[in-house]
Amino acid sequence: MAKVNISNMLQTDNITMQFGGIRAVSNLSLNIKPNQIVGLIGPNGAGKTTAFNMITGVYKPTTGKITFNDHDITGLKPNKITELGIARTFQNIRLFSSMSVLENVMLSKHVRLKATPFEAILGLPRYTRTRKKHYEECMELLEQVQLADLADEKAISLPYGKQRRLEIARALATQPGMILLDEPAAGMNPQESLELMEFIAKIRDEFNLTVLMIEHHMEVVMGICEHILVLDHGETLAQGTPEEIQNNQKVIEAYLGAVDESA
Ligand SMILES: Nc1ncnc2c1ncn2[C@@H]1O[C@H](COP(=O)(O)OP(=O)(O)OP(=O)(O)O)[C@@H](O)[C@H]1O
Repeated sequence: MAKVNISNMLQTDNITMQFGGIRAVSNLSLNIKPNQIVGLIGPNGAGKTTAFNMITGVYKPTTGKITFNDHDITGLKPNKITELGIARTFQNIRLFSSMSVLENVMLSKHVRLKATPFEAILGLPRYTRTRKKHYEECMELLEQVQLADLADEKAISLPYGKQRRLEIARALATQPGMILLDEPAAGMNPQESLELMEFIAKIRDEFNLTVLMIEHHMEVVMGICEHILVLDHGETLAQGTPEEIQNNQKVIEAYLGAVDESA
């Protein structure tokens, strides 16, 4: 098995996910350095979401190893992986739609709350202090993602682009070192996609984040990612810089040509 390279924040060594007769991901090896923005692309059914599910603990890889910040996280439970600093968003927005914007973020940030349930029930001073700090930190986070003026609005009442941003804010509330974004630009028009790109670059810098994103909008992927990995039928077709990927004949034939036509 490959040696862990400590300059990598996330390293997957030949991870494979087998569902009965279907090999959804085959021997995926991905090395991501701190603060990089990395794109995971490929046609429908290529295995992208399955790769996310292995990294975030939804599935235990059939074989292979995943290392995050020197920890072997292979097969750990999702909540443990969140605690270690990996957060994610989903292809279909998952918010508590009838709760307010602020409540959505506060619930997510609970992962980092220091008070015990016992202190909370009795309303002990440490809990009261913790709750005040918790509220202030969540409001500050909403300021940073430009949603503070909507803090009391129900999540469902937000326009689509802002719901996406709230979902990212919920992920940020867990104080991750790395964030996995599953098709953040899905359903967005070109202007919204452009704003999203600027937003992702801004949060990467402000929150000192490493980003791994699945995306079909090629202008987003090519515009923001420093490294791209292309999956096809679970196999790694290519990896490299945006320029290398755009000029890779295998990728053009299997994927990029088709995407450009449908765009
Ligand atoms: N839980 C599961 N059980 C059985 N097969 C699965 C499971 N999850 C995914 N698959 C299969 O694995 C393959 C890869 O699916 P996956 O959702 O990872 O692809 P994807 O690249 O994310 O696709 P899309 O771009 O459409 O979201 C598909 O053939 C899919 O049907």
